[in-house]
Amino acid sequence: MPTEREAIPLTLRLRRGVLDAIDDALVDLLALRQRIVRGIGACKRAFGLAIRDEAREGAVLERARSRAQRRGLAAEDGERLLRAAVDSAVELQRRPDLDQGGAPRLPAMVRLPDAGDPAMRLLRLLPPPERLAVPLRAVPYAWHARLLEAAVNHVLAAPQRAGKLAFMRGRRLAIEVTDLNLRWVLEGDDTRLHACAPGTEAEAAVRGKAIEFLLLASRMEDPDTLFFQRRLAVTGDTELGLTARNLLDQLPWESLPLALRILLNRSARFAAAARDAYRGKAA
Ligand SMILES: O=C(O)C(=O)C[C@]1(C(=O)O)C=C[C@@H](O)C=C1
Repeated sequence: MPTEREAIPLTLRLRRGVLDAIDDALVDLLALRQRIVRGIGACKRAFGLAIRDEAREGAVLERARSRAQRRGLAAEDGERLLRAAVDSAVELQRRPDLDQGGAPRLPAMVRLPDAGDPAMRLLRLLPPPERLAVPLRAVPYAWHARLLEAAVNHVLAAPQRAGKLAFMRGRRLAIEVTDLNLRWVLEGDDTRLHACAPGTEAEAAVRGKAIEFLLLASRMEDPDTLFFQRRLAVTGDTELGLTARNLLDQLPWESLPLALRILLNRSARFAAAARDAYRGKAA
């Protein structure tokens, strides 16, 4: 007789694992929202303002409706989600002493490293990314270039079929990972992108640290934020760079194999924790 675990197909278990990670992120975000809401409540009390602001609530719900629609959801689903968040915000502001299970903790991505945390102590032993550049350089260029070429063409398969890659035909775009000292140049033809020989000149470049590319590929940060905060930058031919940037914004990351998405997500979380730990040590 199979155990319950064996009876559930692997593909279902993997999907549930991803769902668990998404649910965790939703709860983390709600905790972060409540933390901000608590501060707004304190401001309102200090200025003698009413807790409830119906005009603002209307605007919050309207944003949720239109964002949901832009993401292909029903507007009502977006509104329901925010309605629940706003209701608990009002409850918290009315009863600021409400025990919400101890000190609010920020999600891992935003939390500052806690010096006593044993995981942080271990992570601090890791070398910073710049020091990984030396061993990485020992990996033959052809290997990582081939890997990048395969990954990029996989993600770009749908935009390519829709003709959205025409702008890359005969053009050369560099990807530069500054802290790892890695640089690839991709050139487009009629069907796909090819990695050029090392040292090839490019017309434009997308550059940034390894972690920012990882956050982008794992979809833990959206391209808009990364470019707006200049954690990723476009240099050279502005038109080519900006078209590439816009394409990044629309990439169907959900078309990546599930296992790869899980791997990217875990790696990005790990790298962000290691970065925070290292910053904690440097401070
Ligand atoms: O923006 C405020 O004033 C808040 O207190 C936040 C918030 C919300 O959760 O978005 C909560 C209560 C108000 O009625 C309006 C909005």
